[in-house]
Amino acid sequence: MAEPTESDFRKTSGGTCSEYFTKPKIIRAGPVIATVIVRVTYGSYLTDEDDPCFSIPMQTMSDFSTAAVPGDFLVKFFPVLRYLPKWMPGAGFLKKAEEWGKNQYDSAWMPYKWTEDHMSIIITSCKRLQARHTFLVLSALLHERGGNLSPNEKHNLVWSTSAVLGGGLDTISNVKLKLRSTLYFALADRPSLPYIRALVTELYRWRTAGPLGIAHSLNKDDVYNGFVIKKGTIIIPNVWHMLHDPNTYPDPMTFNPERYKGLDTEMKKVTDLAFGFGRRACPGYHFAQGTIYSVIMTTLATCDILPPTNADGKQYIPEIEHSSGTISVPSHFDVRIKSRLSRAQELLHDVLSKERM
Ligand code: HEM
Repeated sequence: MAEPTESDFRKTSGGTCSEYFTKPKIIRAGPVIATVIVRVTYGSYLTDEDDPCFSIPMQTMSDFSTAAVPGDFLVKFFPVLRYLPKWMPGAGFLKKAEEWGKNQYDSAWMPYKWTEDHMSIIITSCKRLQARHTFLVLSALLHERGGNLSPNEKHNLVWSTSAVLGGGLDTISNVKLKLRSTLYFALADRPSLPYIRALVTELYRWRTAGPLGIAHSLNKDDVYNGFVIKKGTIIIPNVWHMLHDPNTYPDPMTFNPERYKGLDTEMKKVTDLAFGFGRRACPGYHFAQGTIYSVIMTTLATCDILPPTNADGKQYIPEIEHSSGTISVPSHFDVRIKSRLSRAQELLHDVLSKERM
């Protein structure tokens, strides 16, 4: 059997890159939508063959964020538009879809091909934990099978690891503490740190990573609050409102971990919304939680987080803006992070100098 091609992929995959996942109708509405959506997640080409982790451009994530907004491309609602000739005025989206689809295809296969060629190298140089994780998963599986995978197995592996990689890039960086560190605390401490659990929960609630979730469509008729909602109706969940309803979360724009009163049942109400619903809910939930907890616990245990200072040396609290789009990401803001322990300082310098190399 020949290696699957881009057009095979377009036939089989309607949505978020892995055919393991079932697809909502809105995303299945046509190959053009698929290519627009799939252009998305995981970056395009290698700029440096020896270090593929550097080559996963965040630009691609931001394009996903734009492309996945329901209603931004008319073709999502009128799939027949995909048959327009490319030269026709107004059909620029076809060119875009083609380009995005190709990028997506190439970038999904890139980690696999790179891993196949570099099986003997332990990947320690990857900047992003997500990227490192992906390459390690790929190499472990390839190693286990002695490099022998059927084309179909390869295809599945490529798209599912690529989904894991992309799913965690912008979402995790939304959680704002971007400090990377090798000094990870044991996650075993988590049960005894209710305030940290509340703090992380408040981060999810306060500036929701996916303010309008992901659009889905009903697979059967439903009734909600006396309204009949027909099968096929597109549903856009207003997660932002649910997490900022003043009746549930008084003074919703104030960052206040104490609002949960240390109750995990209350915190779960937030994560049940922030990570999506039903069978398409985020499969990276535990991975995300583990990563975010580790970074936050490590940072708090070793560093002071201080407001920036202005030209007069006075401290101020910066305004934090967020991008719009499917995934909302904070823009740059200043903060001072001072390590309290000399050992932590050494480790941080070590990590940062490696990253600059
Ligand atoms: C703070 C971190 C994260 C947040 C807030 C988040 C949130 C979400 C949300 C809201 C969805 C859409 C669910 C729906 O359709 O209703 C989703 C889907 C998804 N997430 Fe995450 N996510 C995070 C981290 C991750 C990580 C770390 C991974 C991978 C390791 C990941 C992988 C995925 C995948 C593959 C999907 C698509 C699932 C599908 O369509 O069936 N996510 N995520």
